[in-house]
Amino acid sequence: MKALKDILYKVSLTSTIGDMDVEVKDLVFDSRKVQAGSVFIAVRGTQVDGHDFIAAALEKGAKSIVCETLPDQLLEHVTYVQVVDSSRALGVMAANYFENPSEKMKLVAVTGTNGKTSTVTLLYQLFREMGYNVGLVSTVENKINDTVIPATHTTPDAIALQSLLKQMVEAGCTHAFMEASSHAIVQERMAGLHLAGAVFTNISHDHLDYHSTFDAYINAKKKLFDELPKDAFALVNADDKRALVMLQNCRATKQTYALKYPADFKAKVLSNTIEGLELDINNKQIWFRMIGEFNAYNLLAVFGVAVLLGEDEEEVLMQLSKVKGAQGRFDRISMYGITAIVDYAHTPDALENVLKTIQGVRTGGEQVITVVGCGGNRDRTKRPIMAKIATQFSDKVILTSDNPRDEEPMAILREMEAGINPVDFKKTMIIEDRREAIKTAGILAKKGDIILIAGKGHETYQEIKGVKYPFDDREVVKEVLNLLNKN
Ligand SMILES: CC(=O)N[C@H]1[C@@H](OP(=O)(O)OP(=O)(O)OC[C@H]2O[C@@H](n3ccc(=O)[nH]c3=O)[C@H](O)[C@@H]2O)O[C@H](CO)[C@@H](O)[C@@H]1O[C@H](C)C(=O)N[C@@H](C)C(=O)N[C@H](CCC(=O)O)C(=O)O
Ligand SMILES: Nc1ncnc2c1ncn2[C@@H]1O[C@H](COP(=O)(O)OP(=O)(O)OP(=O)(O)O)[C@@H](O)[C@H]1O
Ligand SMILES: N[C@H](CCC[C@H](N)C(=O)O)C(=O)O
Ligand SMILES: [Mg+2]
Repeated sequence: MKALKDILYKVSLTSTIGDMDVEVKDLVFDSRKVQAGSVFIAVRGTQVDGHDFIAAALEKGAKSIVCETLPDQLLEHVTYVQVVDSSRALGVMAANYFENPSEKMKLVAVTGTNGKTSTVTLLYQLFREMGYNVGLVSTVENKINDTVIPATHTTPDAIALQSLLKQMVEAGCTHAFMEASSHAIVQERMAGLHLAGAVFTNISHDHLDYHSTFDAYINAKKKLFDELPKDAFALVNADDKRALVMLQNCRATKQTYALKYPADFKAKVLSNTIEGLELDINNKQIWFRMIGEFNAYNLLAVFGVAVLLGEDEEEVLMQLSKVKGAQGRFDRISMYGITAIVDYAHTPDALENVLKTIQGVRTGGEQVITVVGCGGNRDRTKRPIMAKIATQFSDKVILTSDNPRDEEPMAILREMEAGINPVDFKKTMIIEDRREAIKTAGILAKKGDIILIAGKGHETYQEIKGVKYPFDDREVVKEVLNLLNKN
């Protein structure tokens, strides 16, 4: 039996009313999921205020309520716990409820605008190669050793996260690697975690719809480092100009990695081709299957984490050269002499990196044809910028739909188009239907050409007006090229 008072360990309380020994059957933050004996935690959200659902939760049988503001009318036989911050209380309570799984293994969180999934996936693969039982929490999928658990978020809500970590511990995982999205940090989905370390990859334009200002977005990432315990490490990319800001109020051991600036972990790119990367790390030359300078950063961060977790440098480099990277990140499909690259680049910075990487590995007069869109119900300000970048670094651009969600697809495309220089109009087309857009790229492509399909990477659906239709860029481009059967 779990008593309420035990689950509230380390939660900042304002007041309590009622029996603190009451049994907790489960923790719930959505009144619709309450069962008899649940504790309902009322959280203020972006759409509604969970406090408005306290009565509904009680009607469904909640025995205790955790909230910031007490309801006007208090019921007998119900325990009310008033807390300073409900979201934070939820995180800490979830950790206690699932018996603090993060304290039973080495958990490392990776934050940054780009490179989180890539870095945690590489870490997961590396530690599996080195023989450990490992957990993964990522945008693409969650994993407990080789068992895949579908992911709904980049960072799950506190209850889902702690429950997943507990299952990892039960499966014998000694290490786990997770993405920390800025939404999750602000919403305290990670409160109550014990981290062995955290990594900052970079910060650039994204999610300004949610965080409002770039400073608020930076502060969201910084909060992860402010809250690290003293015995953890904080590993930051010293080539990013916000790296030191991340460390300003950090108590953990501060470590840096960089290709350009002086750092604790340094690498040099010796060669960068369509086949892979050759890096010099600590005076050792290593060949990796991944492409592009940004992957040099990801690989170096992974090397740094492994060493900081106590692994042998030589062994790490040897095993690291075998890893493949994450799905939908620079996925290459070569057919009929045409190279299609499917990449999850959905921010201006990522798109520019991918296109510069492609420019860097071009060998001759081949064309680069880019198919790209921007998601609906997301940061609108990145739309014109991404379209402009696409035209700057491509010979032809087809603007198309990403996940329009609840927005009008053509309205998103018009906002993208507004960023394009008039001289580049002649190389740009707008084709709302993504399949048609990919098909058109296939028709335009000649032998040797490169088609970049950006924005959706591993996603296997396209969300239009609340419906998720099956759609996989990798499958569609294969179908299209087979259909065209280019000779
Ligand atoms: C904007 C955002 O992050 N929203 C997340 C947030 O929901 P919210 O704050 O809007 O919730 P709300 O609808 O206002 O409801 C407030 C509270 O009332 C409760 N409620 C509501 C209705 C009701 O009848 N009864 C009830 O109790 C809700 O359960 C909730 O506790 O908290 C929910 C529970 O944790 C999340 O599922 C939800 O993610 C939505 C679906 C989402 O799309 N989030 C995206 C933007 C996101 O989090 N993305 C990041 C990655 C971004 C990136 O780096 O690329 C991620 O980590 O996945
Ligand atoms: N270190 C990096 N720096 C800049 N761009 C990167 C880096 N690593 C990957 N990218 C690019 O950014 C895209 C997204 O990478 P990844 O999925 O690893 O990032 P993420 O931070 O997990 O994104 P999300 O916020 O959506 O979870 C990749 O498809 C690639 O184009
Ligand atoms: N984690 C990101 C993914 C964006 C992927 C892109 N395909 C889109 O749908 O906008 C988000 O939810 O903003
Ligand atoms: Mg991710």
